[in-house]
Amino acid sequence: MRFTKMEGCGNDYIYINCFEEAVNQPEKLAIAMSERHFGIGADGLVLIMPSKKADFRMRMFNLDGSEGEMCGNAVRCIGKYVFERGMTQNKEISLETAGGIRYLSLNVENEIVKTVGVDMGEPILEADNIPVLHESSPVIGKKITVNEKELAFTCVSMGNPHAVTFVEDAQALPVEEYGTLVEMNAFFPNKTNVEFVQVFDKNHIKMRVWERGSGETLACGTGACASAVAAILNGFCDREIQVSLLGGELTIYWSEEDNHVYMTGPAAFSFDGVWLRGV
Ligand SMILES: N[C@@H](CCC[C@H](N)C(=O)O)C(=O)O
Repeated sequence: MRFTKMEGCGNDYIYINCFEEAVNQPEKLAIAMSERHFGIGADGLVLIMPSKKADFRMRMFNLDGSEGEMCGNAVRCIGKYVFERGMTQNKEISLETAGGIRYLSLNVENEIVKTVGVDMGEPILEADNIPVLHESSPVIGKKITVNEKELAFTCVSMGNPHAVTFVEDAQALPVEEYGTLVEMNAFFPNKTNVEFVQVFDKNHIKMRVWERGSGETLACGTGACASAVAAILNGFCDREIQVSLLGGELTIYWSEEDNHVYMTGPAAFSFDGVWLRGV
């Protein structure tokens, strides 16, 4: 089975072109391929598929085989993939995901996709729809105790669930220890992605992320959008925010006009290969 390794700000996935390849057990394949010693090594698996509702369809699977509804970094990588591999000549592309249809705008120079802008849709702030067990919405300052430390979370769904907490020093934080406890907390019926955010100024934050189903990754596109929305809701930031991640930079803009969140950032090919093992 042919595959392509790509990354967006260091959030690395294995991409399979399902116009050419058949994938029967994606959950098992995600676990086998993502494993860094016996597999290829990645944060998960992404399938590029035909769609009846949009130009293309994406399915994404985390390292542990669980399916995520949305993946911001993978959406940008798919834009680059389908354009540069000749699957479309369009620079405006629609993509069906389990979290809804997303709209991509490719910034192309000399037939190379330099950056991809994505209309990530409206953030979901109703507790029941995130989902998070909480009596009122929006969920701002929800207290969760992890290892005897009380953290306050703002909860946002970008098609997938996120819990964002603001910290003094993101670099010094035990992300693995706190992240796994919050991901599994009973407040989150579908588990959650967890973001630890340090505010530098009104237009610049740093984010580290513990991803549901994958652990700490170098970046998370939906997490960057959720963190920007949370920073704005808490009055820390203006509407346009640069998000510094361990693996790169994203620009997030939450529009007052249409309430949509717009993400812009890079996408890159790493290598092509052939998978010789089963699942
Ligand atoms: N890395 C992603 C999000 C991937 C899915 C997530 N772990 C989930 O289970 O919701 C991104 O760039 O958005």
